[in-house]
Amino acid sequence: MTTHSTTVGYFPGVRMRRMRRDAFSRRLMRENRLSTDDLIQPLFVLDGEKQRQPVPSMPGVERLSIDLLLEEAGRLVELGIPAIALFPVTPPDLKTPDAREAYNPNGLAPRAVRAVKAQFPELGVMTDVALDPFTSHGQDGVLDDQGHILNDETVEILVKQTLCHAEAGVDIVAPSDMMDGRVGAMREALEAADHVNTRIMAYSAKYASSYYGPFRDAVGSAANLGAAGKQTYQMDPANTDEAMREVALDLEEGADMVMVKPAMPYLDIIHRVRTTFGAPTFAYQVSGEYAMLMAAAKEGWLDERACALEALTAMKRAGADGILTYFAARAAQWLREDENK
Ligand SMILES: NCC(=O)CCC(=O)O
Ligand SMILES: [Mg+2]
Repeated sequence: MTTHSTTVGYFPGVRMRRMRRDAFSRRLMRENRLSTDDLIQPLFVLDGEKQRQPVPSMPGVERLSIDLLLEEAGRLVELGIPAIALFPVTPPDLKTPDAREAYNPNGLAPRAVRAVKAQFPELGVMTDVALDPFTSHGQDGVLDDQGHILNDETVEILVKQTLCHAEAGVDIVAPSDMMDGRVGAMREALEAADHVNTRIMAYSAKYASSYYGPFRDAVGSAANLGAAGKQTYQMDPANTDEAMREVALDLEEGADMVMVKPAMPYLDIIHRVRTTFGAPTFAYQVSGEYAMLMAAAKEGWLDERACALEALTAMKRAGADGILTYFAARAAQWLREDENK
């Protein structure tokens, strides 16, 4: 029987700093690694041609018309980014209480999907399934007389939106609305319409977060929403077990991938989802997380590259298989530069 020396596991036999001393041994024991394969680039799409608008609260992010979106998509393919997520900026006159523009086959999202898939078939294209870019009141669902968001009526519209995007050739539909039962309804409709390979990435644990502000500026829904909140359908930031139930339901209903959103303030949720379910798990580093880093970087208070890569690596460490991030293109560029060093 072998017994270990009592000094094993103690200083000075154990010096944790030995392995950290040189780059080679730091590299050998590195447990998690961010790769370009992990990145999904969200993009804001505008109507018109040759339109490029910066988003003031998201430095480095621009809204693009479809012609310029295609140029950007080409750059992302060249960088090796596997997928993009498209967010249409709906002109105010097309927003209605019933969000009917959400399933217009000639709407901005399906047109953008068709254009990107025609030119870059290998690039994964994902669209949001939710009504907030299309409602005059900025909520993710249709309202009853008292202003409550109606669940089942909203799900019916989400199904129309899903089929509209699937017809356009989207690879992944991503319900971000947090209505109950929408994943099952979408999956059933996709199967029935022979879109059996359209993947669903469910925004399963989407929190009623205050970090979405810059995104609402970017898609122009902030003014519509006003002071109203989304607490009756998005989750309370105080909760964890509830997120587990949301994820379990979405997987049972046929989600291929689940998502936790936001990311950095919710690393514990990402970790618990990944370790509990073992399903493909995604994190959304949201607009407010991006804006915080960029604002501090602009002031010279933080190093943009170092902090962005650290944040993204932390999401991987927590268990994310992939990350939606406004840093995706820059991160891919930085990773490439590091490889070539
Ligand atoms: N459905 C997509 C989002 O709501 C994004 C939020 C953000 O980036 O703040
Ligand atoms: Mg749910």
